Amino acid sequence: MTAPTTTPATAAATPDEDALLAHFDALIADGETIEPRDWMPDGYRRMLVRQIAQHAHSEIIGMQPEGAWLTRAPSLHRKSVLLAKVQDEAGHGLYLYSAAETLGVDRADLLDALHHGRQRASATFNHPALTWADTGAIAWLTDGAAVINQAPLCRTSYGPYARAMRRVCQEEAFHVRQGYDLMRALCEGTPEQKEMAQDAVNRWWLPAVALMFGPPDTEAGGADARTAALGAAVSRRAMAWGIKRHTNDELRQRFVDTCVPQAERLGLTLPDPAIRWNEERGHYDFTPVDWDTYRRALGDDTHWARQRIAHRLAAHEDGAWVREAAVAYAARTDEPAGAAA
Ligand SMILES: CC(C)(COP(=O)(O)OP(=O)(O)OC[C@H]1O[C@@H](n2cnc3c(N)ncnc32)[C@H](O)[C@@H]1OP(=O)(O)O)[C@@H](O)C(=O)NCCC(=O)NCCSC(=O)Cc1ccccc1
Repeated sequence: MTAPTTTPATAAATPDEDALLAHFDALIADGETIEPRDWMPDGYRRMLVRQIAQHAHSEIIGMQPEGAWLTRAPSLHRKSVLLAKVQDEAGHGLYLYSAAETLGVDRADLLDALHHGRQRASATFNHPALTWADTGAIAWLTDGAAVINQAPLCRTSYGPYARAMRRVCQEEAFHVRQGYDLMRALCEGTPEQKEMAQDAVNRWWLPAVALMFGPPDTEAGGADARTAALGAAVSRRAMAWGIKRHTNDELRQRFVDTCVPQAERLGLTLPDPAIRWNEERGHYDFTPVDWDTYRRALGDDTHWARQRIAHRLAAHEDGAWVREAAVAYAARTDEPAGAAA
């Protein structure tokens, strides 16, 4: 939806800013989307750039744990499925970087921020995929969490982000099914294969349940108190602007409620002794993801966290010639460089 007046990303406040803000608020209240040429508050733009960039970074860094198994898949069929899945994640990164660019930022700057620690990817991927079963656990649990977290983002208030999310979620839903199918094959296989599946679930449950949904909604104590208060304020703002539609803990509960019956069907145990059906609440209880649990799951400043960025940086540098060739090609044709890159 286009506002009556448009302003560039960096426009200074003007006398009619109040009218523009009122129009923006009315669009949000009516559930209309905000489009790139619409006027928007700077804070809204900044919040979107931060979330979309972190999301894009997570998609491309998230290729690494499963990507490590591409050369070791147990059959040609599984290999082609995994290859398509990992390629999809690269594509999601591209949709998201494109969505971020509509907000006036440059993809190269976002990548530079990732490479040099000014922005981050989800710490979910700061964990290793130790066996083939990890590829199934990642797709079942992590992509499963992604669908639950991202389905509401299909109705997020910023148009390009919402449209990217619709495509991403459709593809993620396939990923979850192939992950579940892989886990089922292992669970119906030999005792060793089933044990391998359980072991992978033991490794990936906490990163999925904690990190894919962000920090807890609850209060934090000690050194985290300020972060928690700031985070809660940011979350409230994100909800008021229609960027987020649910709190982190609401979505986390939805994830647990989805996974428990699936794990039961597979004959696997989710590694949380507190999981049990709560008749009164109509939900499964589970160990709350408090700040200690969250910090433990982050895996920041570990070998794997450093390895993910080092690997990404090496791939980026190795690919410099491709970007240069695309720019040279575009200079000789009418085609924009980004389309060929
Ligand atoms: C849920 C959350 C990611 C974070 O919740 P919020 O309430 O917005 O938290 P808030 O930002 O207030 O946090 C405060 C500070 O903590 C940081 N931080 C927080 N969480 C993390 C973390 N996990 N890891 C590391 N850092 C984290 C955060 O940057 C901030 O620090 P800053 O102040 O910037 O320095 C939210 O942004 C969202 O829904 N994003 C959209 C979806 C999306 O991005 N999904 C990603 C996965 S997509 C995928 O995986 C697909 C796939 C599947 C399988 C295989 C391959 C690929």
